Amino acid sequence: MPKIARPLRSVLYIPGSKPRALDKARGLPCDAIIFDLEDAVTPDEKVAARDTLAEALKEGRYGNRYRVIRINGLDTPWGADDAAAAAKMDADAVLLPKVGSPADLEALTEIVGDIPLWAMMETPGAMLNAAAIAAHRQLEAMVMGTNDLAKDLQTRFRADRLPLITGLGLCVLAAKAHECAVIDGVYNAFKDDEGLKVECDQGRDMGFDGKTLIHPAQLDVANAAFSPSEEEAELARRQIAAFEEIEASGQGVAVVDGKIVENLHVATARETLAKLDAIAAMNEG
Ligand SMILES: CC(C)(COP(=O)(O)OP(=O)(O)OC[C@H]1O[C@@H](n2cnc3c(N)ncnc32)[C@H](O)[C@@H]1OP(=O)(O)O)[C@@H](O)C(=O)NCCC(=O)NCCSC(=O)C[C@H](O)C(=O)O
Ligand SMILES: [Mg+2]
Repeated sequence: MPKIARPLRSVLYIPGSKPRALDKARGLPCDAIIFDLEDAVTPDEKVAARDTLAEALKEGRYGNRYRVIRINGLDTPWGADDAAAAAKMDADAVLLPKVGSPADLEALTEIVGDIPLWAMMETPGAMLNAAAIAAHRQLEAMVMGTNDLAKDLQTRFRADRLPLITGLGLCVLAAKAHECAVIDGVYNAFKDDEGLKVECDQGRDMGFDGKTLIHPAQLDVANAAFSPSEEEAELARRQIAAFEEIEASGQGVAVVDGKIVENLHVATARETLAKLDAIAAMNEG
C-alpha cells in the first residue's frame, strides 16, 4: 500500500509571501499545493511570509487539495523557526529542501513530531542516498528539485533531460521500493505548454505520480498527462473482462489486441480504473 493513496498529478508551488496567489489557489484544479517558504521567498520576506501563510491556512478553504509546507533548510537562519511554526499550522505534510540523508529527516522530526514528511531530492548526494532517504519511516513523498540538481551537476538544459535521467530514475526506484509517492521537478518555461507536455509525458512514462508546477497555466497539461486516458481505461476494462472469462475456463493467459494478459496485467488494469475513481471522487469532494 502506498503511504499516500490519493491523486498527486498536479502539485503547485505557491510563494508563502503572496496573499493573492494564496487566495487564488483555493479555486485552482490542483491535487496538492506546496506552500513555499524557501526559494520563492526573498530573505527580507521570510519571517513575514511565515505569518502570511499561517493566516491563509487558518482561514482554510483549500478543499481536498493536499497541503504541504516547504520550509527553509535547517542549516539556514529560518529553518528551525519555520519547522516549529509549520508543525502548528493546519497542513498535511512538511517538505524539507536539500535532504542529503535520513539524518536530515530525523533532525526535522525532533521539531515537527510525527507529521508526514516530504523530501526535496535535489543534490548529487541525495541521488546516491535515495534508497536510505525513502526508507525513513515518516517519509511520504519525494519531490525532484531539478533546478538545484542541474546546478550542482553543471548540466545544460536539454529537452530530453539526459543529464538528469540517472538521478530521476534512482529516485523513482527508491520511492517505489518504499511505497512513497514521487513527484517530478518543475518546468521553468511556464508559457510553453508543448514543452511542458513532453516533460510530463516523460515523467509519467518513468513512473512519476505527478509534476510540480509553478504557474496555474500549467495545471491542465499536468492533470491530463498524469490521468489515465480514455483509451487506457477502455483497454483496462477489456483486459479485465478477457482475463476473467479465460480464468473461468481454467486458463491463466488471455490475449487482447494480440498481446498476452496475465494476472499482473490485470492488477495494473485495476489500478488504472482505481486511479480514475480516485480522481472522480476527489473532484466531487
Ligand atoms: C512565475 C511567476 C513569478 C509569474 O507570476 P506572475 O507574473 O504574477 O504571473 P501571472 O500574472 O501570469 O499570474 C496570473 C494569476 O495567477 C496567479 N498566480 C501566479 N502564480 C501562481 C502560483 N504559483 N500559484 C497561485 N497563483 C498564482 C497570480 O497571482 C495572478 O492572479 P490574479 O492576479 O488573481 O489574476 C509566479 O507564477 C510564481 O511566483 N510562481 C511560483 C514560483 C515558485 O514557487 N518558485 C519556487 C518553486 S520552484 C523550485 O524551487 C524548484 C526546486 O527547488 C528546484 O530546485 O528545482
Ligand atoms: Mg531547489
